[in-house]
Amino acid sequence: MALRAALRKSCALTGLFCQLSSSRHGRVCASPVLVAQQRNSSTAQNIKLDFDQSTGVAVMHMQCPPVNALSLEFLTEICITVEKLEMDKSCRGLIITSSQPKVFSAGLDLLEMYETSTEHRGEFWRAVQEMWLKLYSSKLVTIAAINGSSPAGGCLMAMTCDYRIMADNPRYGIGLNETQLGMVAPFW
Ligand SMILES: CCCCC/C=C\C/C=C\CCC/C=C/C(=O)SCCNC(=O)CCNC(=O)[C@H](O)C(C)(C)COP(=O)(O)OP(=O)(O)OC[C@H]1O[C@@H](n2cnc3c(N)ncnc32)[C@H](O)[C@@H]1OP(=O)(O)O
Repeated sequence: MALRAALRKSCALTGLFCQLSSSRHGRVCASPVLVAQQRNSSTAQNIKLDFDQSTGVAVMHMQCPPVNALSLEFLTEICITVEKLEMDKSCRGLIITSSQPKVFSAGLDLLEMYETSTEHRGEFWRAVQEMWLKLYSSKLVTIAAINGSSPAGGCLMAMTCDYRIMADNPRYGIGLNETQLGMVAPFW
């Protein structure tokens, strides 16, 4: 409840809620650094992180153009970001959203599975598993602010958060489409 109250006070979240409710109708990984300030912002390769120490709420903006496809590198970056936030005792909540227009995440990067080696695909799928397990088991309160389409792995990501809020726009789709793609998530 305290966190909810803090969340409500957070300008970042207020802005996000406004954005959501008013919208009706690719690399080497660099990780964000959290420094002890009242409010700080850091940018890694594919993630912009805003952290408000007064509320303990961090907002992770996915900015991996064009559609936040979850590549091995991007998945690794997400995991490192969550780990760093978890190590910061002043961080209690994490909001995940997208900086890309119309898309939260297009799911797994299909290019990681096309004409790549068995070893690479193994590493890739382990990173997928690590991402969702990290979010699902995180001690942070996690919220997916789904401000665009979120198929497949994007949906998985959202599902592993504690809460999901999705922009009310009929053009935005969410769900698992692996059957349509003829894809079976492998044994990990
Ligand atoms: C809580 C319990 C959890 C338990 C977990 C247990 C098991 C695990 C369960 C599930 C496993 C999940 C398995 C997931 C698999 C996947 O994610 S496979 C990927 C599936 N994704 C898709 O099919 C999405 C395809 N893309 C689209 O539908 C659209 O692109 C869009 C996202 C709706 C955006 O549309 P639009 O804005 O019109 O953009 P474009 O279509 O023009 O695309 C722009 C460029 O982006 C490229 N692109 C799109 N998607 C991907 C992708 N997934 N990977 C790589 N690249 C992608 C697209 O080709 C365009 O590129 P160019 O501009 O043509 O170069």
